[in-house]
Formats: sequence, structure tokens, C-alpha cells
Amino acid sequence: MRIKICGITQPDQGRAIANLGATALGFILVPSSPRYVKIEQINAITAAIPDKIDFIGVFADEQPEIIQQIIIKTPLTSVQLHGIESPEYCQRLRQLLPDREIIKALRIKDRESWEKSAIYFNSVDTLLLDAYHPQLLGGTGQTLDWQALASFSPPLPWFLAGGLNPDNISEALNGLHPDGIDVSSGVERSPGDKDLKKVALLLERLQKLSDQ
Ligand SMILES: O=C(O)c1ccccc1NCC(=O)[C@H](O)[C@H](O)COP(=O)(O)O
Repeated sequence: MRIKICGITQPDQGRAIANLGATALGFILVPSSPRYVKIEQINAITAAIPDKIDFIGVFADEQPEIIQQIIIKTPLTSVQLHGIESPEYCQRLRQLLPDREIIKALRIKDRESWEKSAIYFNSVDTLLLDAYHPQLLGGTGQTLDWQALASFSPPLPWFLAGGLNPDNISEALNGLHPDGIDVSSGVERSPGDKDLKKVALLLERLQKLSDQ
């Protein structure tokens, strides 16, 4: 399973989280976020990581050409779209970035919101289901109704996100089969400051689940 720890802001924490076994680090490129990082910070953090893992840039309703410019200047392997980007927008980005993974995040309010994910099946590589919050785009700590997602089975890979932490990961994954999980505030001391003990505990519990 892919394990993405999102909202990395510090090189030592990025390196430690990669060493603990995360398969992806997420960088927030949404200026209003308390976890926002500049290109120089992304480059400093990724330079300290020798392992081959995914580096995912998170954007919200950014101009495709600006994303393309950022991709040229960083080692980002994937682009996560966390706003209200349309399938047409995703296709335009796909033309600009043919060799990068495009992940569409959907903020799920109810069953209807995840049923609507079908409109993205032909325009992105991966889906990410996050919790809905009326004011915030992401990193909210709000959870999804996991049981209601039991029949979610899209024809492309998907991440489960939204309020996951070491204490609820077993319950969240009970009956669900996402291709990856995405965790931010559930392994933090404060926004952007990761708690390495919590990251280690999360990874330990995921390992136990996969051994069962
Ligand atoms: O994390 C942010 O601050 C953020 C801000 C604006 C857009 C997206 C953002 N985060 C996106 C993520 O991928 C988070 O990992 C995801 O929302 C889950 O967060 P959490 O519920 O805290 O685990």
C-alpha cells in the first residue's frame, strides 16, 4: 500500500519519515495553508532523501502553466489537485505534464460526492478521497464515513485521506481496500511540524494490518 505523509516542511523530518518507510511525501503549494512551502524548501527537503519515493505537490485551482513551471524546477513526481478542478482542466494538465502522475482529490460530503468521481476516470491517474470542510480545503483532521465507502471501487487507484491517525487507522481500513492512505494532521504536533513518534506508530500499525 502507498503511504503518503503530507504537509512536510522540514528537511530532517522529511528524511526521517522516508527512512521510517513512507512511500510518498506531500508538499503543500497552496499559499493560504499553514503548511505552505516554497520551491526552494521542496528542493532542500527532497535533496536530503536518497530513497526513490514519490514527491507529491498539492495545488488548488492553480493555473496549469504555473504548475508546469514548478514541476520543471522541482523533483515532484506527482501533482495532487485539491480544488474544484474540472475533468477538462485535468486533461489540459495531462497534456502539459504527460509523464507526471495526476491525482484528483475529492472532498466528500455524502454518497453523491463520491459517485461523481466517475467524471474523472478518464482524465487522471489516481483519485484521493478527503473529508469535506466548509472553510478549509485540506489538512482538516475531519474523517469520512468509512462504512459508507465500502462499495467504492473505482477502476483506477485511490487514496483514502481525511483525519487518519495511528489510533483510527485499523478501524478506517476495516472493509476498505484503498491503494494508498494519506495522512497529515493526525501525525503532527502543529501544522507542518510532524511528530515522528506518531508517524512511526502509524507505520507499525499498518505493517501489522498487512501481516494479518
Ligand atoms: O494540508 C493542508 O494544509 C492543505 C491545504 C490546502 C489544500 C490541501 C491541503 N492538504 C491536502 C492533503 O493531502 C492532506 O493530507 C489531506 O487533506 C488530509 O489531511 P488530514 O485530514 O489532516 O490528514
